[in-house]
Amino acid sequence: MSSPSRATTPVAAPPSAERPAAAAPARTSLPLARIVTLGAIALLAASWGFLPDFTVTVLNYIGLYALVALGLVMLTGVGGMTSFGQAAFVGLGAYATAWVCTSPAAASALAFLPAALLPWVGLALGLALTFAVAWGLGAVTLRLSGHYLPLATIAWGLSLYFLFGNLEFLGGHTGLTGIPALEVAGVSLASPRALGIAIWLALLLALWALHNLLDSREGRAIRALKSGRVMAESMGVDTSRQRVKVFVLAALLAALSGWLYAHLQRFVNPTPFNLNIGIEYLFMAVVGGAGYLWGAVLGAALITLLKEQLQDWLPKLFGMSGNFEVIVFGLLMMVVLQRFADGLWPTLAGWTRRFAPPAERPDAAAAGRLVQRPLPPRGTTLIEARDVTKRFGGLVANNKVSLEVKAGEVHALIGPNGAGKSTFFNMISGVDDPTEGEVRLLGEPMTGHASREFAARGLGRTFQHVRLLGTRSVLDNVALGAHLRGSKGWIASMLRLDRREEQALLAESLRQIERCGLADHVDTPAGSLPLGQQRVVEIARALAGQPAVLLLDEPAAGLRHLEKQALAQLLDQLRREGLGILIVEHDMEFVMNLADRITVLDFGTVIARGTPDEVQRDPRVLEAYLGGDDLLMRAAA
Ligand SMILES: Nc1ncnc2c1ncn2[C@@H]1O[C@H](COP(=O)(O)OP(=O)(O)OP(=O)(O)O)[C@@H](O)[C@H]1O
Repeated sequence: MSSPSRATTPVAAPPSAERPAAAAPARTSLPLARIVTLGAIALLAASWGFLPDFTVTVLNYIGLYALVALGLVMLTGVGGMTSFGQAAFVGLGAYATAWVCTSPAAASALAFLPAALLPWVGLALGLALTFAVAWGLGAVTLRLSGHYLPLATIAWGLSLYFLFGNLEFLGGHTGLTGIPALEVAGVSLASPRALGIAIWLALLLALWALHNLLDSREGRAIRALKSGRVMAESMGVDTSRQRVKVFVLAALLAALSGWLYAHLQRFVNPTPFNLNIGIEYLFMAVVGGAGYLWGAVLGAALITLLKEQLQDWLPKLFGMSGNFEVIVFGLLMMVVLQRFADGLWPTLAGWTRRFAPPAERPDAAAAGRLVQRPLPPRGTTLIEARDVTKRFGGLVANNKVSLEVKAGEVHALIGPNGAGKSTFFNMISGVDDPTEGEVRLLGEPMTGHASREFAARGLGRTFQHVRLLGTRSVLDNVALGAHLRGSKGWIASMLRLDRREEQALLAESLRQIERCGLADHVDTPAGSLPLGQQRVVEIARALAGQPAVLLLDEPAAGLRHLEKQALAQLLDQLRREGLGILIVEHDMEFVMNLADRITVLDFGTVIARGTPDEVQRDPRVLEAYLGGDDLLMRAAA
């Protein structure tokens, strides 16, 4: 059988580190969206002193609500976790400062401080309390999946609300009064107009920091949470930690809003922190656009104004008083959610995209250097599975499977449907633990380790069922694969101190995209590519992590003939560079032309191993394939 992949000139580019990134097109103008945003902020700032008092009050509440909804956008829209309990965190922030500023016990303990500093102590206490409570709650409840998590958020929302109402030192259901005004550098923020400046500054600062966070390696990791743990962990993301961090972030934004609210109202009671309000916050995020930071502002504005108008007009319309606005509001929400599943922001912002300049390419000149992992010498054993057994109840999916993958070889794992190939992939990549047996990666025992630890030791993988962030660009998806090659964390990302590293990550991702033949699709949303190309994006994503060993689960499925040839050439080039590749594939012609060694599974047991020629002549293999699938026979013919 001829071997086109070895005979032809590789189409793949030279090793990534040697190639510069594509030239960056010159940035010609500010995107229209940014001009509109800056214009709106400038208009708000210029008119703030002249707006009627009522408008200022409404804008203040919009700002306060938007801060909470912003946390929900991060939590729900971006991170994929639903919370109905945010109002309780607003209450924590509000009650903490109210207690510090009004309780005699706090006054005597803090007597050494000037009174003007008490609200700031209240802020510190509120944030610290919220941090501790949210971390504790998050660590317990974020393990829950499906509808359990929203139910748990309802439970804690209710319990914190009743706690506020039942603690005597917090004034019970009457609450606490006499909260002083904020003072900044001797300037009193007693008037709503003055405090409104602080509210909107806090909101704009939060928008800026979160925008930066989402535009970074940590942002990609947060977005990956939504597509499930398996993919994100395989890219090296610690999903449990990341989920708790997003949850704490959302809670801190809510507490900040509560602190500002307490000093705006000057009194607090439990009512604004009940479950109904928690649901309203979620509405704001969802109606505005839960996946978009500005959606939080839009949602908060729409719902505040709508409720305001409905409260005014409906009693006049019906000629009697009553809470009609709640009924109409509910109906309107149903219509909006039905018509605009992603919220209103994408529709509103859509028209600015038409005028957007071409996306910027990573600037290789401004990029820092990424950690380079030297490949192990050719012939080194990379993966070693010894007598790996996996049982699902009474079913033995893998039965004492042993297999080695060496540096510089392509090893294929084949077998009829249901033979146990994907189960074995999961065992050797940390997705699942073997019932018995041992897995070693580069000599290190890995049984019981998480997927991200496999990734950290040099294992890259693709999935049988493609797992990409469909609405994100190919570049964004591939850059997720380079997650472990960067180190900048949340704070650095929020403050934009990660730019050199980010440019390097993107430049590296771009090189892998070009090398995999996807240069024309860098900015294309990954989900809009044909399935075969999506599989190639997964390969580019795995390569961006600079792996020593690649696990490819049916990479040729869905590819056309020429695309398969290009893929074979790429894998051949990777083999010659010294990577070890383990491939599961049903296309026997592809496998027989490419693989150095083949292991055949049937009913979870290894029935043959050897070179393609040896395997094709093995009577047990022929029998296994004749039982259901005659691809091998056709390939052998
Ligand atoms: N989580 C699970 N729980 C119970 N049984 C499972 C589970 N995962 C796999 N199995 C069973 O284990 C056996 C092996 O499945 P596996 O998906 O590993 O086969 P495969 O060789 O990858 O098949 P295919 O080529 O169709 O993808 C099948 O009988 C399958 O139903």
